[in-house]
Amino acid sequence: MRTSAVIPVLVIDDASTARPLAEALVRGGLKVLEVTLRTPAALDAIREMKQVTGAIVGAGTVVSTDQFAQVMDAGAEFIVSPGLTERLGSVIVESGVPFLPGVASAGDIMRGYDLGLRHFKFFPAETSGGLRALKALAAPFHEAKFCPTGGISPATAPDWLGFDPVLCVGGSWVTPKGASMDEIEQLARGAVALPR
Ligand SMILES: O=C(O)C(=O)C[C@H](O)[C@H](O)COP(=O)(O)O
Repeated sequence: MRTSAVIPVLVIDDASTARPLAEALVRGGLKVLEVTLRTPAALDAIREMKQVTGAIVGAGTVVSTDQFAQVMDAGAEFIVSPGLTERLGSVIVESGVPFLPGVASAGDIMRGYDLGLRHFKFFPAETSGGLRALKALAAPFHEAKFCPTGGISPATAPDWLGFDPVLCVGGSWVTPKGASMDEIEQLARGAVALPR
C-alpha cells in the first residue's frame, strides 16, 4: 500500500493484452497491479503480467477459497476482496499472503481486527459516504489503514490521499477502455504525480 499512491484496478478481457498493459503501467511508475477476477481472462492475465520486470501483481474480486487457490496457482502476490468474511479471511490470513479486504462499516473492521488485519480497502468508497464517512469510520480504529476504492478520480484522489490513514487509493481510471498503451503510460504518470 505504500509502494504507490494508486493501485490500478484492471478488468482484462483478452489475456494477450495483459503484458503490454503491465509494461505501460510499470513504465509510467505504477508497479502494484490489481487484476480483478471479473473476466475469464483474469487468471491468464495474472500469469502474463508476472513476466513483467518490476510488476507486483495481485488478484482482485476474490470472494471464495476456490478463487483464492486459483489465483495463488497463477502467481498472485496479494489478494483484494470486495468484502470480508471470517471463512475466506481466515484462510488467506493463515496463508500469510498480503490481503486487502473491503470494509464499509465498523463491524467489518472489527471482523478484520479479530483476524489480526489492520489494512483495509474502503469499498465502495464514494457511495459509502465518501471521505466524510471514512473519517468518521476510522476514528475509533487508530491502527487501521485504508485504500479507498470505487468512484475515485484524479480530481478526488488528492483529498483522499491527504487523510492520514489513507495509504493509497484504487481506481480503474488509469486504464480506460480503448486507450492506447501510450495514453495509459501517461495516465499512470499522472497517478504517480498525485499529491499525497
Ligand atoms: O471488482 C472488485 O472487486 C473491485 O475491486 C471493484 C473495484 O475496486 C471498483 O469497481 C473500482 O472502482 P472504479 O474505480 O470506480 O471503477
